[in-house]
Formats: sequence, structure tokens, C-alpha cells
Amino acid sequence: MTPTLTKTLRGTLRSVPGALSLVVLAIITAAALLAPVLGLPDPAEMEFALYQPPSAEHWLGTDNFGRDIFARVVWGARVALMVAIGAALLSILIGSVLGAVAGYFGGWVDGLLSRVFDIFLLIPTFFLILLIVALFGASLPLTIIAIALTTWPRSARLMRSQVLTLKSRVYVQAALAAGAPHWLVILRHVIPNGIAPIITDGTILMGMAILTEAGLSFLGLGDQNLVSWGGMIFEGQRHLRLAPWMSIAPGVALLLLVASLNLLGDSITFAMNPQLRTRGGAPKKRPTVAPPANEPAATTDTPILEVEDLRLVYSVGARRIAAVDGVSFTLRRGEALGIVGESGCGKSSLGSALLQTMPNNAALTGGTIRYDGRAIVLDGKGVVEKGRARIDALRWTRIATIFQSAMNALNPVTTVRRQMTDALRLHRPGITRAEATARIGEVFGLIGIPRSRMNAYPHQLSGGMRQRAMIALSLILEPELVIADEPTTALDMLIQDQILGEIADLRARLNLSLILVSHDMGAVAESCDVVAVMYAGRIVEIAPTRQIFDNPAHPYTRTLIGALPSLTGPLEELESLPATDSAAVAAAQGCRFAHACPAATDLCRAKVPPAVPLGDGHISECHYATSFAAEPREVRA
Ligand SMILES: Nc1ncnc2c1ncn2[C@@H]1O[C@H](COP(=O)(O)OP(=O)(O)OP(=O)(O)O)[C@@H](O)[C@H]1O
Repeated sequence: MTPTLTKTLRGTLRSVPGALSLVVLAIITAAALLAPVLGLPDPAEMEFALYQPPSAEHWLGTDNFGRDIFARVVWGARVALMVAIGAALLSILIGSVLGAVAGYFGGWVDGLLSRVFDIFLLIPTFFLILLIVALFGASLPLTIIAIALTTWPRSARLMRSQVLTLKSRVYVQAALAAGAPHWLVILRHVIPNGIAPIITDGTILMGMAILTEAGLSFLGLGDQNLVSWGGMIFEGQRHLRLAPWMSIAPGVALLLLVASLNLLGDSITFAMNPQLRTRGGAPKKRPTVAPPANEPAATTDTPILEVEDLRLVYSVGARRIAAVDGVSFTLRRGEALGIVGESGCGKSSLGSALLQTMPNNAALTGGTIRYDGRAIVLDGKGVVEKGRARIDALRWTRIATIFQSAMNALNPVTTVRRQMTDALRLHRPGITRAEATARIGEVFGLIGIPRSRMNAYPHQLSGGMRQRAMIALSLILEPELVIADEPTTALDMLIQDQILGEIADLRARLNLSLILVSHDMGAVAESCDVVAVMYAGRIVEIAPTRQIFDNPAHPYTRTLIGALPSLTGPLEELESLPATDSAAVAAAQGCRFAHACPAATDLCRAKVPPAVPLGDGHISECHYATSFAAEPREVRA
């Protein structure tokens, strides 16, 4: 069994409906396979005991010919499964190949095949099947082919849309560039990557096939020599008053099999797509509290943001990941705070916790966030006032975000102007079209995009321009605080520099407060007043920018700075960052950096370091913070 299949099976078994559907399917399949060796009465054998109700001898009673209904239901499972598997496989095979060819080649091939799909979809399913059965007679293989002929366009359309997305992927382009012929690229790279939703849809097709066969048998158009649940229901309805058990048993079996197949389809989708388990589903209801009594009124000195001992935990199965593990900091009005640290240290999780936009598998387990003196999170619970979360009233109007990748953050099928107008209308319902256009023009002017580009779609803009459009979108409602999560990561150095310069300029002009999340120490040094260094979910050092670069008082900060290249002076070998061992971090009794720290002592390994204040807002979580602070870093030329 392939690892993907094993994973999917395990994931399916983990959900209650998935496990139940697998159990029902296993019982029905076992019954169908073992029917000849179970020692059941011959399903066609007639006895004189007509219309016998269920008894010890005939568990589900007998029918109008005295045949044992239990035996017939078990034998009927064979037909149901054969039809389900045969029709679904055939339908997926025809549909996937034709859909892949249409999507991959595009142009007239796509046009022609798409019309064929449409024609088959337009023909009433039952009519086509009736026609085939009437012309060629009733037999199980013909029924299977007839059902597949009416269902394959479903798989074809699904595969076509998958392929339209997949064919621009780099690995497909790489295979073509390496000289692979088109048919091989389709078979090796396109179909295997696009097949997952089609397999899921296949379980729904199986249910449809079983119901169609049952319907045909019910109308007397099935193979009369086979025992079919549909045929049994047809017989049963004629004797409903006299022997209701005749139709109840096959009816329940049919219902259970079709429902299990549908549930299985849902569970497979869920198991195959880990994102659905974390971000998907209905928005999670999180615990809330009322605002604290006697909240002091904000003054001009009140910090714009205060975070105390914030904790965010992800759940992945039974595993708990403490991504933010007791973070505290204060951001003053108009100040820019840079949050730096290596990948995976929890920077983005902290950003999402501040806005409470975490995925479904994340929970705030503690801590307080105050915005302009008012609590928006209290002891890990969102504060609700007059039935509305306080953060909802702040998002975008007072706190805005600049996302990492503008291409993903901007809607590709809507113009930039439309997206900005939507944001404006959402929060200022009375705004007229002319006012919205004027405001968009104003913000475009601020960030240096020509107004003529307002009506462009995101893909029509260059990377730098798109990121500027994202910044414009965040500024459209004149927020006070902007949280920028890696705003320049995907851009080249020159554009990065320009955009950071523009952010700094805007900040000064609009008196914006800024949180800049980045792994780039240089970017943060250029744009921020204060720098917080994160390691394994905690801020291990925070200080005014100049101070942290000149006098880092935590060995991790020292290594981070040591890994920065210098643009002037002789070439030097850079310090390399020690690898973080997440198991060692999780098991640490003392300092979580001790396993990788060149200066670690027994004290570091045994005792959690305190937060050592070093003056001027400089705090370092290191037992030896004072000695590190006393020896300024050797400044490279
Ligand atoms: N949805 C999630 N489910 C489970 N774990 C997650 C999820 N998102 C993040 N994590 C884990 O939380 C930790 C912190 O991740 P986070 O994305 O916040 O780090 P980061 O510092 O922003 O990294 P990067 O700079 O690479 O974006 C990591 O161990 C990560 O694997």
C-alpha cells in the first residue's frame, strides 16, 4: 500500500463518519465476496413458505415465492458492488483521459471536447440508459456501460479544470523542458496530480450507479436472472401491505451502501487535504469574555498595543505545538517594531494571534492583548462588547495587514480598484463611487503607483507593483497600526529596498505604528525603532534597534547578526546559524536555546533564564545577559 493511501485510510478512519462508512462497506463487501461459501439458502430456491415474516429460520422473512430474503440481500450486494465499481472505474477512466487531453492541449481540442462533454451532460441520464437497454437488451455489463456513458462527463469536467491549473506548474514545464513527450507528461505528471478530487467524486458516482441500477431493476429493465436490490424493492412494493419486509430489507441495504459511499467520499477529501482539517470547515467558535470592569480611558501616552504573556497552540492530531509561548511587548504610538527570527520560530503565528485570524486548529491558551488601552484578548479569550468581538471593529479600519505574497492576497479575477472599492464600501457604506475613486487615487499617489493602473488585474502588474497595491489596500481606511508579514520576501533586493523605504516614508507622514515581521535583520534594521528577536515561540531579546545591533545581549541575537553579510570591508566568512532541534527545544528544562548555544553552561540547561532588564527597554532572556551586554559586539567594517 502506498504511503499516501495508508495516510488517507488512517485519516478516514480517524473521523467518525469515515470510520462508520468503512465498517459498513467492509461488511457489505465481505458479504458480497463470501456469499457462495456462507452456506446461505439458494436465493432462487422457492419454498411453499410464502410471505413468512422474519423468524429464526428466515432472518429477514421470505418473499412471494417463498425465497429467503436474507440470502437475496446478501447476493444482491454482489450486483450492487459490481455496478458501483464497474461504472465508476469506466466513467473515471474515460472522463480523466478526455478531460486531461482537453485541459492540456486547450485551443480547438478543448473547444471540441468541451462541446462533447456538454452534449452528454444535456442528455437526460435515464432516457439514454433506457434507449441503450431497449436497443441492446438488459444485461449487467450493458447496464454498467450505459451508466458510465452518462456519468463520464462529470469526471471529464473535473479533470479538465484540474489540468488547466496544473499545466502551468513548474514540474510540468520542467518535464517538458527535459524532453518528455506530451502523452508521458499527461500520464506521469498531470493525471496523478489531478486525480484526487476525481477519486472522491468517484465514490459519489458509485452511489449514483447503484441507485440507477436499482431504478432500472425497479422498472423491470434490469437483468431478470440476477438478484438485485432494485428488483427486490420492485417486487416488494407490489406486496407492501402483505409483506412489508420484502422491500424494507433491500431498501435499508441500498440506503446504507449509498450513504456510506457518500460519507467515504467526504472523508477521503478531508483526509487527502490537510488544509481542510486546519483552515477548512465552519469558522471555529472560540471562547469569549465581557470587557473588564473599570477599563481606564486611553490617553495620548497609552501604547497602541500591549501584549502580555500571549500563548498560541496548534493541535495536529494528538500533538500540541506551542508556536507562541508567552510573548510580551509594548508598541508605542507611531513606533515601528520589527519581529525577527528564523523560519518556524512563530513570527507569523504571533501576527495572526494579534489579529485573531488563526487557522481552526490554533487556540489562544493565555495572555492579554490591549489595543489603545482596551482589552481585545483577555486570558486567551476574545473580548466581546455589545455582541461583537472588539477585534472585528478594529480590523482594517484601525489595524490593517500587509500580507506576504500579494499575488495570493489579491483576488486574481477582480481589478485592484474593485477590491479597494469593496473594502471601502464594507466599512463606509455611504461612500459614493466618485469618492471611492478619489480615495483610491489618493492612496495610489501616496505609494507611487500611477492612477492609470487602478483598473489592472493583479496578474497585469509587476511583482513590486502588486506589493505596492497590497500596501495601498491596507492603507485605504487610514489605519493606525499596520502589521506587515514579510512584505518584501518575494521581491528582488532593489524593489525590496524601495518598498521598505516607502513604508518608512508613509509611517512618518501618516504617524502609523508598524509591526514588521521578517526573517531579514537588514530590513528590520532599516525600518524599525525597536527589534524583538524570537526563538522557539518566545521573544528572547527586545531592544531599540541601534542597541540590539551594537550590544546584543543574547547569544542567539549575536549569531543572527553574525550571519549578516557586510557590504564593505574585506570578505569574511559569515557565522552559520546553529540548527534548531525542535525535540531538544520541547524537552528543555532550562533555556530553550541551550542545545545550540556556544556559551551554554549547566545553569542554562537546568534553569529557565529570567527576563533581564538592561535599561532603555532592552530586555534579554539569558542568564548571562549582563555580561554579554558589557562586551559590545565586534563591529565589522
Ligand atoms: N496551521 C498549522 N498547524 C500546525 N502547526 C503549524 C501551523 N502553522 C504553523 N505551525 C507551526 O508553528 C510553528 C511556528 O510557525 P510560524 O509559521 O508562525 O513560523 P514563522 O516564524 O512565521 O516561519 P516563516 O518565517 O517560515 O513563515 C512552526 O513549528 C510551524 O510548523
